[in-house]
Amino acid sequence: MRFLNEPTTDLTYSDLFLVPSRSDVTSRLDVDLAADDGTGSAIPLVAANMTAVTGKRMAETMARRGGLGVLPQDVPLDVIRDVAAWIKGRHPVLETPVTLAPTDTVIDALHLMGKRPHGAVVVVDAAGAVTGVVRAADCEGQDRFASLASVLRHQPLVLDAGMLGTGTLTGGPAADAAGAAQSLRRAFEAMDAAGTDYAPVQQDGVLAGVLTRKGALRSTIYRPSLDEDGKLKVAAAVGINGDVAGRAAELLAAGVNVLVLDTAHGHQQKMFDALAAVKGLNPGVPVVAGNVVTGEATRELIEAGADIVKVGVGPGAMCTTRMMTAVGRPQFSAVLECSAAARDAGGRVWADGGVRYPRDVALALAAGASQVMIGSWFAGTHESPGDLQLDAGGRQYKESFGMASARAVQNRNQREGAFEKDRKALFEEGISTSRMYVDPVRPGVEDLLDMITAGLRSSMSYAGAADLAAFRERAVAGIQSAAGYEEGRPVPQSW
Ligand SMILES: NC(=O)C1=CN([C@@H]2O[C@H](COP(=O)(O)OP(=O)(O)OC[C@H]3O[C@@H](n4cnc5c(N)ncnc54)[C@H](OP(=O)(O)O)[C@@H]3O)[C@@H](O)[C@H]2O)C=CC1
Ligand SMILES: Nc1nc2c(ncn2[C@@H]2O[C@H](COP(=O)(O)O)[C@@H](O)[C@H]2O)c(=O)[nH]1
Ligand SMILES: [K+]
Repeated sequence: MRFLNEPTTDLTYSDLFLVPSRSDVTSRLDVDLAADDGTGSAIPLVAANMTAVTGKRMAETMARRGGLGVLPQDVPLDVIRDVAAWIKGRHPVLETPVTLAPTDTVIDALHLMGKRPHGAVVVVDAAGAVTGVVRAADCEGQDRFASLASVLRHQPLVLDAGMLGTGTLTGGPAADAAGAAQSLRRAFEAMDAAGTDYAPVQQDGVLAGVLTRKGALRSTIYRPSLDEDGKLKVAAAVGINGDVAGRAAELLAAGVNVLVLDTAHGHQQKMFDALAAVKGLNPGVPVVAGNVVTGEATRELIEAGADIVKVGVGPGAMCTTRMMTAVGRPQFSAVLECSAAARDAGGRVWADGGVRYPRDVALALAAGASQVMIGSWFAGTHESPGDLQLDAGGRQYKESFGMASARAVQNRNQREGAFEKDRKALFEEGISTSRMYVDPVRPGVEDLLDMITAGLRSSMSYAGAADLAAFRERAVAGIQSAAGYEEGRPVPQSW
């Protein structure tokens, strides 16, 4: 990356703009978004290890679209084992529906519908065959305790996996890409002809997953993140206290594909001890460590065995660290300095926190990050773990909170005595509640991935970069005034 005008101070994303360069990239679809950091991710986006952000649905969906979700450090090991097995049991192309039995009720359907962006529930019989599809509209005016069998109206379109050729739909490197694209096109056209945007897919008479029109399209553009057994990848975090090696070994045994050693202050002795403990296991998967904001800390963590260093202190939307301690660093400069140091030392960095627009992702990657971690923005989607709530005006939102907030600290230290628990809660560095509104136009995390990757592809083709390495090389950034930033925002009404 080159600066148009050399900075004299540390900068964050809003301080910068990118100028276009002469380009040989003639289509934005020709741009390759694969990360070069050993994770195998086909898009450079990671869902943060925050309780309000990443659970099984987020991790599954991120991996299906080529990214990664990190399960938080607070999740107990037995839950991690179940969740990792569940994620690895999901289809790499077909989406996971909400399912209920014909004897379940309208209220069950309405309660579960918000867990997916489909706005639908598939009703299956005891043998797993599809008996119908219930949508929110089918529930209107119905007794909330009526059985789903009594509200099933239409014969839904059900696709047959065999007819569709879903054998080709494995999404892996060995997959027959042309055959898969044909299958997906056939499914799209069948849905179009039937006037529906959602179709259950059965294999041997049993529900195997669902396809949506958008999902079928997406699977022709995105490539899933799969492990060597062709299963969706998942990452998990480990704190630096307690039995680090024990937890890391259990995570590896559960099939976790990337380990994230996570603490507020990553440049500390306990982190070096934790890294030594984890590297001692010969984990055979990339190890991420953080968080830091200096080149020196980055180099030392890589020398201690980290493959990737997580960069960002204080930019997070839930984070009060800068206001409490003055510690941190404007995120763009932190990523720029740490990325250069990491590459010199043979490692990479993930830019973690403070991303609110697609432009921020482009800037972090231009600054040299191999991937960008997003928390709060993704909390406001159907795939995050929280319950969908309505504000007084009827807008949908989900609650988010920081992992260093009093709420998270209380959760994390549940097993400690009241004295210890209250003592630890004194050190909160995050907010315990915030509303992340669900964008009615982009309610699912895949809608946000579409938006971010579209922006990024375009950003890269403006720079004449066909991949992220070329983007880092070719990007030209300038520093702008607040008025310059403001000029770039759309104007929804006259002034
Ligand atoms: N990216 C960011 O800006 C930040 C992120 N977080 C996130 O919050 C979560 C909880 O993190 P964390 O607070 O580390 O978890 P813990 O409260 O479990 O702290 C982990 C260990 O680090 C020590 N520690 C914490 N802060 C500092 C510090 N400033 N200097 C020296 N030692 C410290 C703690 O000791 P003791 O409690 O005795 O001091 C403890 O031993 C993580 O997910 C983390 O990523 C938290 C803050 C900033
Ligand atoms: N200082 C704190 N940082 C936190 C806390 N919880 C999470 N985080 C960090 O934020 C990013 C995500 O940033 P976002 O802007 O996308 O929300 C996350 O990965 C952590 O590094 C917290 O309580 N305090
Ligand atoms: K902040």
